[in-house]
Amino acid sequence: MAVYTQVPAEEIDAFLTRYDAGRLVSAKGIAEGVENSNYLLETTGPDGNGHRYILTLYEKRVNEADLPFFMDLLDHLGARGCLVPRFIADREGRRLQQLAGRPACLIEFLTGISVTEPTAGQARAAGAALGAMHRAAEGFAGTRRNALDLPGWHDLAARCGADFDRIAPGLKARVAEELTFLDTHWPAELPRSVIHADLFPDNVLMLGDRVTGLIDFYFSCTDIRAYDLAVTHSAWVFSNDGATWHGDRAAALGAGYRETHGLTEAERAAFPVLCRGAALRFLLTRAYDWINTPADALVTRKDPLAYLRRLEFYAAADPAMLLGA
Ligand SMILES: Nc1ncnc2c1ncn2[C@@H]1O[C@H](COP(=O)(O)OP(=O)(O)O)[C@@H](O)[C@H]1O
Ligand SMILES: N[C@@H](CCOP(=O)(O)O)C(=O)O
Repeated sequence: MAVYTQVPAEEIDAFLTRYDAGRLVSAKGIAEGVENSNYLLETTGPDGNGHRYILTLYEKRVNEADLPFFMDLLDHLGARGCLVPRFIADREGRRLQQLAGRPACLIEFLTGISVTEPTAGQARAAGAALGAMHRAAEGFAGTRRNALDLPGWHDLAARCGADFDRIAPGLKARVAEELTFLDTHWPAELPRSVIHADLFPDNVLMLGDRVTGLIDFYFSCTDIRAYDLAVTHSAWVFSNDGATWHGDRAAALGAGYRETHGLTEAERAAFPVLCRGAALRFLLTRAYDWINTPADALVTRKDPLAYLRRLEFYAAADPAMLLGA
C-alpha cells in the first residue's frame, strides 16, 4: 500500500480549482507503488465530459529539486512519441505544487495494466519500448547523477551493516564479496545516456502485448545505457521470487531491444556484469527498506532475497544465454 499522506477530498477539490481540470468526482488512493502517495482522481473534466488524473505527493526518496529534471525528461520523450505521462500545468503555468505539506503534481492518466507474470510477447514489447525510449532520449540536455551507482551501493551496504545477517545468515559477507567483484569488473567506458533505471513490470502499462505507457521515472538518471537493459532484464525474466529463470522471456526482451536500439559489442560483453550490478542494486535497496521499515508499516516490504537469487543466477550463468541469439 502506498498512500503515506492522506488528503481529504475537499482539499483535493480545492487543489483542482487551480487547474482547468473540472471538479472532483472521486479520489481513490492507489495501493501499488512504494515510493510516493498516489491518488486516482475522477473529475468532471475540462469540458464537462469527465476525465481521469493521477495526483502524486512526493515522499521519502524523491528530492523536490530533481522534479524539474523528471518533468523536462517526460516532455522531451513525449514530444518524440514515447507513451509517457505529462505533468499538467495549472492556469499560471505551474506544474509543481504543495498539497498537505508535500510537493505534489497533477499528472496525465494513462490506460493499461501492469502485468505480474509477463509472457514472452510482453517481454518483447517491453524491450522494444525501452530501446525506443533510449532513442528518444538522445539529445536530451538534462543530466542527473545516479545516487544508486557503485559508490552508492557501497554506502547502502555500510548502512545495512550487521543487519544483513538478520535477513539471511552470511548475507553481509556475500554482499561484500560482490562489491569487491564489481569494483574490479564494473565497465568504465560504455555509452552513457538518460536511463529509466527501474523499468519493472509494474512501471509498464500494457493492453495485451501492447505497451500503453511507461511510468515512474523517479529513479531516472544519467548512467551506462546498457545498465538500463540489465535492470529491465533482472525484473522481467525471472519469477517474482527469483527462483525460476524464463529463457523465452529473456530472448524476447533482447529481440525487442534489438528491434528499436540494440547493443554494441562492448555493451554485450559487459552485459553479465551489468546484470550482477542490477541484481545487487535491488538487493541493497530492498534490504535497506527491509531493515528500516517496521513489519507492521502500511507499505508491503519487498523481498531482498528474490534479488539474491537473481544475483547468484547471473554470477553462474553462461553469458551467451542471457539475451538469446
Ligand atoms: N500516469 C499514470 N497513469 C496511470 N496509472 C498510473 C500513473 N502513474 C501511476 N499510476 C498507478 O499508480 C501506481 C503507483 O505509481 P508509481 O509511480 O509506480 O508509484 P511509486 O513511485 O510510489 O512506486 C502504478 O502502479 C499505477 O497503477
Ligand atoms: N522496483 C523496485 C522498487 C521501486 O518500486 P516502484 O514501485 O517505484 O517501481 C523493487 O522492486 O525493488
